[in-house]
Amino acid sequence: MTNIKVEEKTSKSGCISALEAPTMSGNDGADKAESGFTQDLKSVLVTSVLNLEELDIDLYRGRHHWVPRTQRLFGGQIIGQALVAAAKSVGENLYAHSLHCYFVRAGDPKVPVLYQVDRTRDGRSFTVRSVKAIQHGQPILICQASFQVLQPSPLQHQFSMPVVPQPEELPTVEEIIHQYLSKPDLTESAKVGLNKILASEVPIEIKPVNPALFYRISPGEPRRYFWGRARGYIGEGNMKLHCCVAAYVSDFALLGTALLPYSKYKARFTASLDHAMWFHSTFRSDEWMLYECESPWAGSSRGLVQGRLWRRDGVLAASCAQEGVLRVKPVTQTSKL
Ligand SMILES: CCC(=O)SCCNC(=O)CCNC(=O)[C@H](O)C(C)(C)COP(=O)(O)OP(=O)(O)OC[C@H]1O[C@@H](n2cnc3c(N)ncnc32)[C@H](O)[C@@H]1OP(=O)(O)O
Repeated sequence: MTNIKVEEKTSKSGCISALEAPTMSGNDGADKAESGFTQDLKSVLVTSVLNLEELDIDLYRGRHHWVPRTQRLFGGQIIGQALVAAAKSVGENLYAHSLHCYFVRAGDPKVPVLYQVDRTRDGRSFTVRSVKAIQHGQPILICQASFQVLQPSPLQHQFSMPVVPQPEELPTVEEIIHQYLSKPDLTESAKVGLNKILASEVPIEIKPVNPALFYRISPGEPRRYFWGRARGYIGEGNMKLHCCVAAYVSDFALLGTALLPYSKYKARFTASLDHAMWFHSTFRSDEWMLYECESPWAGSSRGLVQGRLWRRDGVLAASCAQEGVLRVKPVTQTSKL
């Protein structure tokens, strides 16, 4: 148990739980203000993507913001919106602790997504909701989310956060791309690809810990890290919303981790098949969090990936697991990036 931290101090109630903590992170609340964000620059994730339109009881409509180059809807958007829909039907005192989803069809960016909530069970401690995301009359995602009343626990341990450079020491993806674009031997197609990434409106700020691994320029162990946070201001207070934003972020750059050992292949078709997530602690999704991604297995044209989302003060905020289809083809040319 070399990497496990067991918390020994107790709270007033004699037990401890990160869920009891009154503040979201207690670390860098001033961070966004320092970097020029004000409440006027609210995150588009809050004002638009996760701001579902209520059509009827337990029926919502979600719109798209950023659509990946694959022209299928971003899985994180569908999971985040499904969790918003589920959370709307539970009491104020209930907090998401886990969700389990299957992506059963590709999402169509040309039409909105409907979210139909089934109130599966309301218990004394745990409450379960099933959500169907629907387009063209057919499910594209099925999701079960479970919520819990905050409860103290004498048991509390977590792994230790990996030691990596702090976000202030690292360039943003935009800065990294500008560096690549200034390289004289860059191919035209690479230039076009990089400019497309720059032009896309991803509502998350990203600082990769190792850009060469993040962009799969060099092969490596199937493990990588990046700092991420919602672009714009969300603010302290609404933990349900922070979980929905984290659900959005959690599908970003996760599956690609399984491709890291394979420099002789490039992706022909990749898509997440399922996604599970567990929320452990309070956090602010508009503050830097470290996403630790690793892939313990690949085979049968599939890859398993696991993610851990860390608060920068070392508290484990959430964990994820995902399986995806990985169809690849041999690389014919060396990349000039
Ligand atoms: C960041 C990661 C993300 O956000 S990904 C976005 C979220 N996830 C998704 O959108 C996945 C949604 N789910 C799906 O689209 C389906 O369940 C998928 C994953 C495609 C699996 O379904 P499958 O049974 O293969 O679908 P299908 O028969 O409709 O075929 C889809 C395309 O794949 C091809 N395919 C199928 N089997 C093979 C095979 N063995 N070898 C090679 N290709 C295969 C099909 O021909 C079809 O291709 P095409 O679309 O007609 O070009």
